Amino acid sequence: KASKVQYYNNPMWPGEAHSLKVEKILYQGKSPYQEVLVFESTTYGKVLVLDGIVQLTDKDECAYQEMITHLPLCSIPSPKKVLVIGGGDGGVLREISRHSSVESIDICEIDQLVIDVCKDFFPHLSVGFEDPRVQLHVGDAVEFLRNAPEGTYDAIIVDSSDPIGPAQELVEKPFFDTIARALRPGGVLCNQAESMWLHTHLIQDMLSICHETFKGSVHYAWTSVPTYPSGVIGFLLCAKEGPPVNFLTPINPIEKLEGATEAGREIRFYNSEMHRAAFVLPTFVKKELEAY
Ligand SMILES: NCCCN[C@H]1CC[C@H](N)CC1
Repeated sequence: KASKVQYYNNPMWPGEAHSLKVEKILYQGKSPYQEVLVFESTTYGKVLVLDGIVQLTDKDECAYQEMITHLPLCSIPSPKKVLVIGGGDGGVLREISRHSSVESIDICEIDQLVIDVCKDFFPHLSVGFEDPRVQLHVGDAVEFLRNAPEGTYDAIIVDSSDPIGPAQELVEKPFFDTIARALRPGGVLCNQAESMWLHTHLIQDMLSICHETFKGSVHYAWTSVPTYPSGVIGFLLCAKEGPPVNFLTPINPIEKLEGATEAGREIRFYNSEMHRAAFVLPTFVKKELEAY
């Protein structure tokens, strides 16, 4: 009961709750940053919950992890150096490892407990940490990026939780400035960008910041994730000024990715048509975002 009341009061979705039946609690703990819960659900497999918010489920994690990774990486010719902010479950690392052009993958995750718990309960996500190209940095991403040399990365993926916990400062302008500085000219950012049904103002704020900070193209994309509030999640695709980037038409053929099964899993959601479709917006969203 108590957790339900707490959930209704989440400022990210006031008066709204999405519940899954708990068949069995597998892990419950608390890190210096957040409460961590893993449980077996009835039809979505295992579920990871941070501070009462569903982060991923076995059944639908592929949609989020594949789209947040392949939308940016399939938009530039040959990504070599990639940085992941957050993503401690390892799912984005698993997807990046499908790109043979990538030579090094930095990941900066603030919470070691998330990494440890996912290694125990979500091996098909934490398999991403086994890639020899991966360098793990446990700490604050703002600090990490401040120390990153200018023009280092071809792509930066911000796989963050909601901006009401440790991820609060990952939607503020100073953070985007450090991202822009760390990208090479024509480098790309893909940011988790919430729901077009629930977070118009947050998306408008992020769009304004990104148009100011990234002089290349900026686009909002979205996909279906049934266990996220409102059943969809958005992504903000930004290109730093330099060689032009066309996010709308993938240039890395999907065939190159599908064969890569060393990640331990076949691609289950992303394809070139879904890539193009992700940038097609409903009329109300176009109207709400066009001025930003
Ligand atoms: N790497 C797991 C996904 C983290 N992304 C967020 C989870 C919580 C959602 N409300 C928004 C996306």
